[in-house]
Amino acid sequence: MVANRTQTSFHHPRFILILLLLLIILALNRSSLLSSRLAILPQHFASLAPATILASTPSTMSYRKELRVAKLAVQRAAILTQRVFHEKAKGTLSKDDKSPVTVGDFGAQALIIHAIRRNFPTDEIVGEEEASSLREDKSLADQIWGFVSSTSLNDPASEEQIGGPIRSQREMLQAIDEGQSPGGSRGRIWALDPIDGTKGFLRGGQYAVCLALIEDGHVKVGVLACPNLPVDDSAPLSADVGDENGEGRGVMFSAVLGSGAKSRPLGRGALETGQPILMRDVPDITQATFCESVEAGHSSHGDQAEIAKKLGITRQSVRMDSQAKYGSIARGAGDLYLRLPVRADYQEKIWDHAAGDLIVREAGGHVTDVEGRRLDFSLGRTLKENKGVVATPKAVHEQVLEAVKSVLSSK
Ligand SMILES: Nc1ncnc2c1ncn2[C@@H]1O[C@H](COP(=O)(O)OS(=O)(=O)O)[C@@H](OP(=O)(O)O)[C@H]1O
Ligand SMILES: [Mg+2]
Ligand SMILES: [Mg+2]
Ligand SMILES: [Mg+2]
Repeated sequence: MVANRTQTSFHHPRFILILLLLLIILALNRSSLLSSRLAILPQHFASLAPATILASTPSTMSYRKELRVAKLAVQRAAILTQRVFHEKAKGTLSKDDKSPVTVGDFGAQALIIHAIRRNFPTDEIVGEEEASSLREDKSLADQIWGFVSSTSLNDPASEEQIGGPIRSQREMLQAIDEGQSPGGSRGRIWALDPIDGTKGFLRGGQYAVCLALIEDGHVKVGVLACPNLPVDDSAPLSADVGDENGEGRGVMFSAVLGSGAKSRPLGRGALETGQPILMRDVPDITQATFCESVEAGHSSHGDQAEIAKKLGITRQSVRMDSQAKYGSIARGAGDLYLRLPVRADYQEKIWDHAAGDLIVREAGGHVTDVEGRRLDFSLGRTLKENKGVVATPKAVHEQVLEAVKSVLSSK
């Protein structure tokens, strides 16, 4: 009798259904579609029935939570960088590659990583900075802690959503050090540049706080805070950062793959929805405005001038630091962003491009390297298979790329 009942229960339709569901989940997990959610299965298996997991799939695919957390985390970090921006002493160190890093870079990285860890504990993070130098420099660590421990969003509910405050200096240093993922082609990886354009930040120019979610090598969510760009999307593109107190300045750009790009004022409290942005049509390439790096060592001004000449562009280029260049062309304040390699051995970093690449593409643009290859974020911490960047509205990309190739091949 007992044996008979056991046999019946194995053939029960409900059992077969559960088995089928488990098989589907396993298959999806292998294809990494639900990798982040399922990676935490062992911890939560008891509380997560298969039906619950499947029910959460649509929101995972829309990246609603990821976008919200990224926007709030970047917003809070930008409050910190704005405070440091107005300080005379910015606690600057020189890194091994001779590039600068400040109290603002470290503090912003700590706050953003804290928010990611609290919301997506199994995701990986590729962050630009690390804390080894701070463990030997107590006074600099204290200075950073002073900013980190006193920076929060005005809206307590939003602050709570990004994990609330960091509790101790030790926890802050640990957070900074959690950006050491090697990156790669599998799973969910956040690319974080706490201050992009640190040199711009130091000279009182443009800079950006940048965060992107890369899933299986593709950028899915991108957020850029540009505290020194005009709020107004229709303001003419200028290298000028405006007045001392930053009136009318501070914009956040964001995008989710397949859902378009948006901009909104960079506020201090709860999130506003923002408005869609689009690249400008360029019916006549000779009338285009292009932007380029300030640092001649990061991007060849000479080659860029030759390309502009070849295209018949007479307007002066606008030089600005950071991914503010991507944001500016995405909202149609400028048209083209050219970054031509200066040193053959330099590999661009994924955190310098991931958010901007998605925001421009979602605003109707096309982004490639100087040979026309899409930027490949699946190869580790750097874009080792790409050289330079050519970002333009889709309709003129081929024309601009032709000019780029022709100038570079004549070298
Ligand atoms: N040699 C070389 N070639 C190309 N790029 C380089 C090079 N060296 C550094 N970097 C990276 O450039 C980032 C800032 O460059 P930008 O062009 O956006 O701004 S700038 O005008 O150069 O300041 C800068 O980002 P931050 O370090 O976040 O400021 C660097 O990651
Ligand atoms: Mg740097
Ligand atoms: Mg950078
Ligand atoms: Mg940086």
